[in-house]
Amino acid sequence: MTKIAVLTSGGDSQGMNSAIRSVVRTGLSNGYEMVGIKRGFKGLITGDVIPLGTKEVSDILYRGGTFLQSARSEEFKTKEGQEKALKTINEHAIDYVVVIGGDGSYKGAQALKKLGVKTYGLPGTIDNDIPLTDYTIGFDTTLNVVTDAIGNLRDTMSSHERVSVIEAMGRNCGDIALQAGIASGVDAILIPEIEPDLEKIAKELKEGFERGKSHSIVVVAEGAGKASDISEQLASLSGLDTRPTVLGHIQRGGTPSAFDRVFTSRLGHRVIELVQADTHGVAIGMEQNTITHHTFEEIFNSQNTIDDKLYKIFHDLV
Ligand SMILES: Nc1ncnc2c1ncn2[C@@H]1O[C@H](COP(=O)(O)OP(=O)(O)O)[C@@H](O)[C@H]1O
Ligand SMILES: O=P(O)(O)OC[C@H]1O[C@](O)(COP(=O)(O)O)[C@@H](O)[C@@H]1O
Repeated sequence: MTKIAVLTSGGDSQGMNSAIRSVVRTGLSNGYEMVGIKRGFKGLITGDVIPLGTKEVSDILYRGGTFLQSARSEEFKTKEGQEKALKTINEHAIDYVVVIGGDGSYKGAQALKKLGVKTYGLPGTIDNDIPLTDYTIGFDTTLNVVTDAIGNLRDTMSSHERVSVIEAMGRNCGDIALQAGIASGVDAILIPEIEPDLEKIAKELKEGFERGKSHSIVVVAEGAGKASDISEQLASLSGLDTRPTVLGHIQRGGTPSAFDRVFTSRLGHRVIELVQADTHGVAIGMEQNTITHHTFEEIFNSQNTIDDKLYKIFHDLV
């Protein structure tokens, strides 16, 4: 019987459980044997393989994190590590490996592909930094978490007439900061894709308070700088009372949004359709509300860019 393995790798993201459930349940419905690998590529090296039936994936649809657990494995980046992983795949007679993770994990999937393994990638990262997909798994949920957190900070900043400088995750991608910033109606957004003008921002913040504003919010994508540094610089340039907040890993938790649950159900379902067609070596995503797939090479050769229109919309709405 054809055997399909699923693993989650890199930073976890809300919706990974839902993606696993979709791959497993669709696979079982179509007569495939399903297994899970614990702790990503690390578990592939150590042979941590568990059988997955329909019961094993019940009650996980609405849970954040990943019940298969995730890890970053330096060993897997080496030839020796990859050969150990291949040994596990062969010993367990695994025919296909589904990797749910970010761009690093896609490189891992590509490495397996080069060893002759039939692989798939699902875009599991909150960062929304994977090319050729409009969304990544967990990004929508994270936007809601960050938007809620900004709302909480707004309350206390308003009471104390302060400027809140909030650091959002995203590695080198400004999407979380930009979209949560728009959703929260903040005063300034700093993203790595666009050089910030701190003097201009400080001047605008000062003018806002002079007009009678009781608070201001600045969102900084982690790739654009540290909240503590930006907060200090804005305080010294504007004379305003600023407070930095690093939202940190709180952004990766929480029950996945309805969007992320539906999105991941669609992605997982497509994996099995591709298995049936024996099309592999591809990453699956969504473009213009259509589920699409591209080879890993196409993904690596494409650039993830910030949505300039959204950035303009933000500026026109401030
Ligand atoms: N160039 C690579 N070759 C092989 N495996 C890789 C490579 N880059 C990353 N990986 C594997 O993928 C894991 C997850 O990658 P990482 O960049 O940490 O997270 P993400 O997948 O979320 O981007 C790494 O710990 C490593 O095991
Ligand atoms: O949890 P860690 O290992 O500290 O990593 C933090 C990083 O992981 C993320 O949350 C998600 O990134 P990846 O999905 O690429 O791993 C980044 O936004 C952040 O920079």
